[in-house]
Amino acid sequence: MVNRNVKQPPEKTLESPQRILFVTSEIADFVKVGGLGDVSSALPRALATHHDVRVLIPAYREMIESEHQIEPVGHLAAFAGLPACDIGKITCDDGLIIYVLLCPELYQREGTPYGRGSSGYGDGQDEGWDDNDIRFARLSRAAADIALGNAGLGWQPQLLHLNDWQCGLTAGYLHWQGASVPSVFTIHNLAYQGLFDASRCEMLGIPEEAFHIEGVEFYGNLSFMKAGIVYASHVTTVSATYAQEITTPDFGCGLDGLLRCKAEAEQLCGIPNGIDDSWDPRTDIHLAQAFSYNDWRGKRVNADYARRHFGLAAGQGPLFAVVSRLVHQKGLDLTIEAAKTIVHAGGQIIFMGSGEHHVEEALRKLAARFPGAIAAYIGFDEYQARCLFAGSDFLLMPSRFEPCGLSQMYAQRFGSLPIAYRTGGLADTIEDGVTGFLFNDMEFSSYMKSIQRAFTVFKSTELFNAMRGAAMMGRYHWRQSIEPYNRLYQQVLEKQGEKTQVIH
Ligand SMILES: Nc1ncnc2c1ncn2[C@@H]1O[C@H](COP(=O)(O)OP(=O)(O)O[C@H]2O[C@H](CO)[C@@H](O)[C@H](O)[C@H]2O)[C@@H](O)[C@H]1O
Repeated sequence: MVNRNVKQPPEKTLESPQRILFVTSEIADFVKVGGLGDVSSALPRALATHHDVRVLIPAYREMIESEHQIEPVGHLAAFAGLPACDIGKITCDDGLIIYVLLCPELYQREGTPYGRGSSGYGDGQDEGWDDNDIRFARLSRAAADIALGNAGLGWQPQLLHLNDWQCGLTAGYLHWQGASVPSVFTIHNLAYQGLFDASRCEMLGIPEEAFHIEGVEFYGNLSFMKAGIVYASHVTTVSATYAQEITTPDFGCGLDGLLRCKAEAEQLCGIPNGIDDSWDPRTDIHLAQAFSYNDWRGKRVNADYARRHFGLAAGQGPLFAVVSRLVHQKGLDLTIEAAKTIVHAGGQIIFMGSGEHHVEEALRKLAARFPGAIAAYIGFDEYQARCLFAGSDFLLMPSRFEPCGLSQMYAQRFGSLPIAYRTGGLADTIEDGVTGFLFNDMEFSSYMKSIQRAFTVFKSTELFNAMRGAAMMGRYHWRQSIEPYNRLYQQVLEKQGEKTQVIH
């Protein structure tokens, strides 16, 4: 059941530019584990057309080893059990300023931002680093200190834009100090909550009185995600449908009650992600051949390339792609079950992704069982991923839930029709029977029916071309998200201003 209290962002537009600190744990310019990295690279840049937006992120090994100059600009004192650290500044070629937290003992490691080869978002439920609570409390506290002018940067944001559990404590630190800097907290994936043992609170500088049901306590644990939801001025997520879904027990991951309260207070809304200009098959230099709407011969060159590159036999049947983190959310088990039928019907599948070992293993076995028809690339390669979107006819994406989803938008832009469960951002960005296929029940039979529909469409050149043409014309640019963010920032700042006036 969907909660009708979830309002869309306010209608008033923003008059003046603001100073915004965008706090994140990954950015595709240097390191990405999934969609958050893409968003952290694209959204601040899109917002920068109107605001002074700067990014704050830990200085991972990838930044230190990059060609970019890191200029020392600030220092942060130790806080509770969090070590002191320096702040460096990277100025990207396009002018984006990225502040990096220099704390080698916490951030310079072999692995992902979250763990040793982890494909999740490192919240203790996967192979995350043991000290992820310290690592991301350090990030959160740094953001709070920068907002309070305690970092020596000579720049102070008027508003903080926090992303996912890794930044959740920022809003708490500000609240516990009685500071009035407003914040927007964006949930990219509610399933990763940053849960840690309650005994860690003191080490992280969380006051004892905050550890209760209306604070950071979640079934006896400390929850970073809950801190963000409770203490931020406003909570957003990345599609309108997911914003409603998370207020229900089925999708709320135990936080639906709190999120319903937020919705009723008009402090929860959904603003969809977009994709940036680099996703254009007419200009993408990584493709085997650039192509545009209606140039199906050009697309065919990319299909031939993908087959060759990933070791499949030459073929005339439909080519299916999977580009995904290999985690339970993404429904890989359903696709593995469907694979045999797809191959027997004349289809081929290329999988690209990394994640849970048992899924990686199952894909390797599948590829060995169907040589020439199924390929499994375990790992991730941004450019080959683009070639896969460009070369495939269909993208298989039966996610059990999907806050927004970027892969289905990339696929559509490159003329590959997504086949997906009708949930979250997938429901909002795929038009069933027009730009892709949606199935209504999270069951194998329902998924198979949508795959069969795809085979049927593939046989009708006219219908197939009309659908992939429609998919390529979809408007998923970040520009559509900027106006709602602008309005939201304005509303949050105005509310904060009113509160401050009442206090004085
Ligand atoms: N093994 C791998 N390693 C590195 N990159 C990989 C990868 N597998 C896929 N990718 C890439 O990561 C991105 C995936 O983004 P998605 O938004 O589709 O899902 P993700 O679950 O990661 O993001 C979460 O955050 C985003 C951003 O808000 C939401 O859209 C989404 O619904 C939510 O689950 C794509 O650019 C894809 O090519």
